[in-house]
Amino acid sequence: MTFKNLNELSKFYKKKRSERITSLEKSGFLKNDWKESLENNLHLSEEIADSMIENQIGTYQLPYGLALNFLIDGEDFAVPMATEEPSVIAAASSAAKLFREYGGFQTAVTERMMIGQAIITNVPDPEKAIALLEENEIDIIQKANQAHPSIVKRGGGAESIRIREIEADQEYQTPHFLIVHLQIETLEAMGANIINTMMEAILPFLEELTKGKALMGILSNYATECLATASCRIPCEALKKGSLSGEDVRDLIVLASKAATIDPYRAVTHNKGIMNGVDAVVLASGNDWRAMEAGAHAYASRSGQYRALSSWQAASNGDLVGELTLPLPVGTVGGSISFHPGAKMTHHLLDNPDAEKLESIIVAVGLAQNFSAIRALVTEGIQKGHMSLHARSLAISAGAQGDEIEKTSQLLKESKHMNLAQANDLLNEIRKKQ
Ligand SMILES: CC(C)(COP(=O)([O-])OP(=O)([O-])OC[C@H]1O[C@@H](n2cnc3c(N)ncnc32)[C@H](O)[C@@H]1OP(=O)([O-])[O-])[C@@H](O)C(=O)NCCC(=O)NCCSC(=O)C[C@@](C)(O)CC(=O)[O-]
Ligand SMILES: NC(=O)C1=CN([C@@H]2O[C@H](COP(=O)(O)OP(=O)(O)OC[C@H]3O[C@@H](n4cnc5c(N)ncnc54)[C@H](OP(=O)(O)O)[C@@H]3O)[C@@H](O)[C@H]2O)C=CC1
Repeated sequence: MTFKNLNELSKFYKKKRSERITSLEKSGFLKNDWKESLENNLHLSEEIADSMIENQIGTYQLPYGLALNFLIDGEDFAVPMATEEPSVIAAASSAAKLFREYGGFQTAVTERMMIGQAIITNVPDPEKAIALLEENEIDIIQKANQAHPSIVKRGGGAESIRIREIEADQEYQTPHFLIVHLQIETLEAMGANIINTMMEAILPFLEELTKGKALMGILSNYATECLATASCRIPCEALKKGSLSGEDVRDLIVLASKAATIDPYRAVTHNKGIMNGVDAVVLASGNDWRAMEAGAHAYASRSGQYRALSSWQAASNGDLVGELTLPLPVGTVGGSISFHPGAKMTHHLLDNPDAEKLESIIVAVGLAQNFSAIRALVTEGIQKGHMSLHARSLAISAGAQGDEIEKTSQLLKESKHMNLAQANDLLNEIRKKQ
């Protein structure tokens, strides 16, 4: 870990892009030989883009920014985020700034055990099949590992099996399913391709043992054995806002957390706020955000009802304490991580974290994001902070260019209605005066 000069990043958002890149270099987060890639806007070459997907006709860009002030497990981070939504990065930075005074974010990650599943139907004698599967666990694991020996050489691979049965269901007209889970350590990779290779390789053996028909072999994106937790704590005094006391704000945040625990309509929006942060870092780090999204929402439903992923509570000494847990099977290798210029930059700016540390960073950003959103909601409302940063997007949507963008957004912030019609009117007025 190299020393970081955080003073260089002060009022980062007030600087021009070129000045931000220089400050980032001076701060120690950006090494000199990486500067050019940022100056070139993380250009994705035609050749790479065309090799990544099918029928490629262009590259679809997103803004790439930094959430500042993060202190995670005692270490400073400037966290890259790729997002199209205004106010997300400001909100994450704002919460991180507040919490760093009180120790920042603490995290814990479970072992990174990924799950592959084989779904087997038409099993004539499930009891006998289960007994045989259990007896042959070592052989199943061996066959899986033979299909991808390189991960075993690296110290990972298939480790154990777990068997689940789902009984036939008349209402849904589903047959009996025998499901074999293979628990696989994929080390620094998310491991989708490693797991899928292993699962397909063991299907014939599973059919032989169960005398059933294998429907499929595939990883499960419900990564319940790859969980990351972030927690944070702040005294009430630090929460005072306008006429509201710190205790008032704390109690309102706790109540907002309870509402999102009990009401799925609120929980979905609450969790969307968390995913504002999570997705932006997952995307910036070259990871599979669909996988994280699907896993997070399934985890939010684990009790049988969709609930908030985070919780905010008053501690016995009166502090506000927040916690967030979600499955985060991210990788630092694999997919496009090693060649996508944006993903490479993210890993560089984060000091090349290993997969566990990347999980820690992402879950901490999710919790910070959630704090800012609910604090805004229960105090001044979301529109003040969000819409004032959204004003520029409205101005651009109305067709403002160059200086017009700043002028239109300033006037929008001062006007009663902040919407596209108003932005159009204001832009027309500005143009008439020119
Ligand atoms: C927007 C703020 C942070 C302003 O909040 P503020 O209190 O006016 O900010 P401030 O001017 O006091 O600045 C505090 C710090 O915030 C950061 N900051 C402040 N401004 C900027 C900026 N322009 N660019 C970058 N960083 C900024 C910056 O770190 C700054 O410290 P400084 O560097 O000045 O020492 C606040 O109003 C806020 O957090 N609002 C919430 C915004 C939000 O959550 N947006 C997400 C979109 S809404 C949504 O999709 C989800 C939602 C809300 O529905 C989820 C849910 O319902 O739970
Ligand atoms: N349902 C889903 O989520 C699905 C997702 N995907 C996609 O799969 C991709 C991710 O798959 P994934 O298997 O992670 O990536 P890769 O297929 O790229 O595999 C990762 C490779 O990284 C190499 N590697 C180097 N160092 C390490 C290390 N320390 N630990 C682990 N591996 C190492 C391994 O090489 P070696 O072979 O030499 O061991 C391994 O094969 C994503 O693009 C995702 O979108 C695909 C199918 C389904």
